[in-house]
Amino acid sequence: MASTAGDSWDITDFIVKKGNGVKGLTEMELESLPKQYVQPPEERMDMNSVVGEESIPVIDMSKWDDPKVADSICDAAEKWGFFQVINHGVPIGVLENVKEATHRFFGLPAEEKRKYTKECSPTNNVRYGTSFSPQAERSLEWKDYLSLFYKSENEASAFWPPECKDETLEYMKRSEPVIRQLLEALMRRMNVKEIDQTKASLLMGSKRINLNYYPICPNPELTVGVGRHSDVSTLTFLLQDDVGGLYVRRFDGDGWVHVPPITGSLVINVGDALQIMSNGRYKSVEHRVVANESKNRISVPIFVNPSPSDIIGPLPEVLESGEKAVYKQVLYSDYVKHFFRKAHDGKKTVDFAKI
Ligand SMILES: COc1cc(/C=C/C(=O)SCCNC(=O)CCNC(=O)[C@H](O)C(C)(C)COP(=O)(O)OP(=O)(O)OC[C@H]2O[C@@H](n3cnc4c(N)ncnc43)[C@H](O)[C@@H]2OP(=O)(O)O)ccc1O
Ligand SMILES: O=C(O)CCC(=O)C(=O)O
Ligand SMILES: [Fe+2]
Repeated sequence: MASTAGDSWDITDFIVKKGNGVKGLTEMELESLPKQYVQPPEERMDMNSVVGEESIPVIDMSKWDDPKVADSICDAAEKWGFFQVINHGVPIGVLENVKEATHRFFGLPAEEKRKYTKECSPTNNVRYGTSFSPQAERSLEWKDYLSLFYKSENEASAFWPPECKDETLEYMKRSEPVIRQLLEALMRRMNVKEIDQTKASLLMGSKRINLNYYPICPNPELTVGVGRHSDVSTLTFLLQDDVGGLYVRRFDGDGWVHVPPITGSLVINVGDALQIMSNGRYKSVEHRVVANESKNRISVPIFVNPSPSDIIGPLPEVLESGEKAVYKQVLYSDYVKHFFRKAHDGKKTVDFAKI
């Protein structure tokens, strides 16, 4: 049964405005889920829709000179929109430090984390919050987050929280060669021979790193960690811990597959920007996160994006054979604002760019 304890005091004020987050709520030792978190039945994960026998590809990057490796990356991006990479070159120690730093940040007292809420943060590029878009959502998501938009080393040094600044910056730096390798392979199949300055901006002109914290949930079956959505990035590089709970829509649209945690791996997914630039050949696939009854979970996505001021649309190289464009040209920051101003709604964001 969902709790009605929230009727006597303003839970939303406590979680969102006062910056206590879901973590602050769980510290009050709730026995059941506050009604604000109860999702309509159609948005809860139906475990009967999970396809147990299948999973997204796991690709070993250690034999990069073998063209089959790049092929399997492009195949996975076309079919699943999701894959895991192992032996990618980012040292395990760097990944472990980011996970530790994430726990350190969320372990801070609420008054310290509150300094980074939308209302208090000294910059728009550092944002601590809860759920995805609490003003727009009918039911809240069981998740707190810290979102860091990378401008420069200096800006990050001045404004990013000291509890996680060095670790997240190092992770971003060490992941750059992998980002480039994957984008070069994906572009070759799209007839793009070289990533020049214009293409570099379109494909990886801005980066955002989120630290996600999903506290233990008293009734995970009634709520969501993250609701069904696709990312608005070019590519997302996700580091998850060993708890599990990320589910991806199966390639034929029928059912969901779990993304099993693999120590040292990174989960890569195509975002809407790459789906649009590839004119729909690479798939930005719906995914969601299920809350957990017995363990706190963390995940750390790096969103690799176009620059906010870029106009994105199908790449000329993709259309040169006469293929008809299915997406129009849109200003990337308009696309992102459209995404942030509504609740998660599956694959609907991409309609914004459809012809
Ligand atoms: C948080 O939980 C998430 C996040 C995600 C994210 C998936 C991605 O793919 S993120 C990659 C997004 N791309 C970029 O950030 C690069 C481009 N950035 C921009 O164009 C701009 O920085 C901007 C994001 C559009 C912000 O522009 P600005 O002019 O500064 O406008 P604002 O008024 O500040 O913001 C507009 C609107 O968005 C809300 N918002 C801004 N940043 C965040 C954030 N980090 N998290 C949540 N919401 C944010 C902001 O509140 C404004 O809404 P209002 O209603 O308040 O007007 C996937 C899944 C998740 O669960
Ligand atoms: O926590 C996860 O596994 C995925 C989170 C996610 O999809 C996102 O932040 O966009
Ligand atoms: Fe996502």
